[in-house]
Amino acid sequence: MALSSNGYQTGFGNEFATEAVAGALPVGRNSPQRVAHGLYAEQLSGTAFTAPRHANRRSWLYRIRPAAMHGEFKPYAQPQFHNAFGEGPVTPDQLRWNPLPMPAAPTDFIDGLFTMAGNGGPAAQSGVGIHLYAANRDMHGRYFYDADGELLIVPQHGRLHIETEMGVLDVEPQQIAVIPRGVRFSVSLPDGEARGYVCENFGAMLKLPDLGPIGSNGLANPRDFEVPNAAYEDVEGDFELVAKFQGHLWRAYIGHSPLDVVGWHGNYAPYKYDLRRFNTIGSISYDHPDPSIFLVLHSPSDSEGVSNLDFVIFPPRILAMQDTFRPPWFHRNIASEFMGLVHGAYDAKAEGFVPGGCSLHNSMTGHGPDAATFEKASSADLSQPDYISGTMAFMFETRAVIRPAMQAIEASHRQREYQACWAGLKKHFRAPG
Ligand SMILES: O=C(O)Cc1cc(O)ccc1O
Ligand SMILES: [Fe+2]
Repeated sequence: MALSSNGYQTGFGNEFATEAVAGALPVGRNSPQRVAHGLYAEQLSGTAFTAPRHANRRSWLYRIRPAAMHGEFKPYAQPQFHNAFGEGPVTPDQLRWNPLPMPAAPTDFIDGLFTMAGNGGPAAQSGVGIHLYAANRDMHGRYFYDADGELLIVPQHGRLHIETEMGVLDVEPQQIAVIPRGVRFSVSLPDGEARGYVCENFGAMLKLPDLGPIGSNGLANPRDFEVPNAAYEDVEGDFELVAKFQGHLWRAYIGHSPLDVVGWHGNYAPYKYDLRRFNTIGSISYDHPDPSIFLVLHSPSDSEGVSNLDFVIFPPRILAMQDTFRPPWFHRNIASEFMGLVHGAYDAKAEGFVPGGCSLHNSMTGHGPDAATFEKASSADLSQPDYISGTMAFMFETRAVIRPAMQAIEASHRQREYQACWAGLKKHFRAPG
């Protein structure tokens, strides 16, 4: 933990400007003949140069050494972190897992990544990789960037201290961090160990959804997103730069810390968000609405209204709907759903879906409340509201089928008896007469 937080700016996708040393940012231009303080100017673009203005994302970084300075990349073996989601058959079964076990040996964030599933890939620039991490060691002298996608990190256990080129993000469970494609960073673990979920988004950058009839406020409000102020280190040593490029990991020698950006400006930057700030909207009359009302961030696809990735949460809320089965209904969807649980209990599953665990219900696979939840909610007293508290579940929902990795299917933490949670549903039908 070499670099401390220098605080945050707020807003989503703003034109931010921040300097750790006064005067580091040029005024009125981006690449002056000589940058102040002997810094190098470097542009980092996250969208096509010609993307429409409202969708255009790039930042200008003023740094001690340009990003080009490092040794030759050689393949790096971390066989559990990949994008090999497989070409073969995908089971339509409902799948569920217990938490990824903590590593026995010292393992940092990169070596602790375990690929669960995914679709599409970096070559096509669409789809997602879904990974878990379990780590018990800081990244010492090691820096990472993912050229294949932006990283949506959902901590479940233990805080993360994420030092990035553009400043520091400190996140804890019930908060998320998003690291844009290409941004270099290093993770340390203030609690000595950490576990959580990572969605690697190969498609369009995550954005806030439109609100339609909800109006101008609600769901995740833009001012609650926090973007780091510039913070840098001026350190030389025998370090390692690990890159993820086209589904594989690479490693190169780097003789200095790449976290050497003294000032930056622009709208392409890492950010954090506290899920407890989400303004949850729901039915105040009858029926359980579609979970799209819980949308935090989404990555649009080329088809209007159809997301490459929806990041949805199930936060504490009050259910008061009348003449209604209040928990999630039984359903089959065109979309595919990977769920995780940060803490507490999820209202569709009385048992078995535990914090740190995850489930996968693919396109058109039937799922919904387990038998215990169904029986309880079918006869609950609806004159009283249900206070769903102390919980935070989430979903990575995608338009394309989510292909579980072979290591996830074969994992010892998979619950092979998961389907039994619906086996106890009774036949209640009585034909009249
Ligand atoms: O499967 C799930 O539990 C997620 C979900 C929740 C909900 O409230 C409605 C639909 C849905 O897929
Ligand atoms: Fe579902």
